[in-house]
Amino acid sequence: DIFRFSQEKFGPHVEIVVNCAGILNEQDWHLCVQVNIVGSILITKCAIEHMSKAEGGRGGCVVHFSSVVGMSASEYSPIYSATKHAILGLTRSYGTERQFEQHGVLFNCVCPGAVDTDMVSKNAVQRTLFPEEAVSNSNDLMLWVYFFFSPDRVATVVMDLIANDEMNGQAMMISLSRGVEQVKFPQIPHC
Ligand SMILES: NC(=O)C1=CN([C@@H]2O[C@H](COP(=O)(O)OP(=O)(O)OC[C@H]3O[C@@H](n4cnc5c(N)ncnc54)[C@H](O)[C@@H]3O)[C@@H](O)[C@H]2O)C=CC1
Ligand SMILES: CCCCC/C=C\C=C\C(=O)C/C=C\C/C=C\CCCC(=O)O
Repeated sequence: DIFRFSQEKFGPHVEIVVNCAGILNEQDWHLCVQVNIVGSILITKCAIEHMSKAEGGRGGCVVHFSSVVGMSASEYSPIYSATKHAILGLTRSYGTERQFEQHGVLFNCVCPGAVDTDMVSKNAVQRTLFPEEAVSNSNDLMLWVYFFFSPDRVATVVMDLIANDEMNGQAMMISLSRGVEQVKFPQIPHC
């Protein structure tokens, strides 16, 4: 497992976890749910097990990967979008004060727009998000087809989150229209 590998290579105390693994697969949606949601829950559980101050760990931080479609509807990839909403919920709930008091681990996530990676090249070709007719019928969509963030830009935001020990339960959106922005959520009393 990845935690054991890290301990053997870098030493016993894991303090930073970046959970970037994810897939976009609307056809094999069970797999999409398994990798994106179940995978993120497993990483969260393992992180707490290894990092929790209550368990002899040093605390630390976890950065999950949601998406802009983890905060907004996606017409073309609803299952993927739902899994990214789940990752946002997981981040916010483990990033509450009560959880932090118990474990001493900070949880935040990034919500990027389209990033220039294999995921985009595969899905842009397959038109999972943008079927051929949608692309040819919309000037607005063409903007997305030709604009991608670099992975380095996203990595910089992840590094900033790791360096920040004040932020917990927060989402950093990286979007074409608004740049890098901390998402403001409505304040709803806890039930
Ligand atoms: N590329 C994009 O436009 C955007 C990507 N994201 C998210 O960023 C993250 C990274 O995606 P990309 O680099 O773009 O995709 P990618 O397809 O280029 O890379 C995904 C990585 O996840 C790994 N992975 C997949 N299933 C796994 C599993 N079961 N166990 C361990 N590793 C596994 C793959 O080996 C690969 O290295 C994902 O969570 C994705 O949902 C979020 C917003 C936009
Ligand atoms: C032409 C861009 C295709 C990108 C598809 C691949 C991966 C996307 C991963 C995401 O997490 C989504 C990121 C950005 C999507 C941009 C706009 C989505 C709006 C359209 C929609 O889904 O309804």
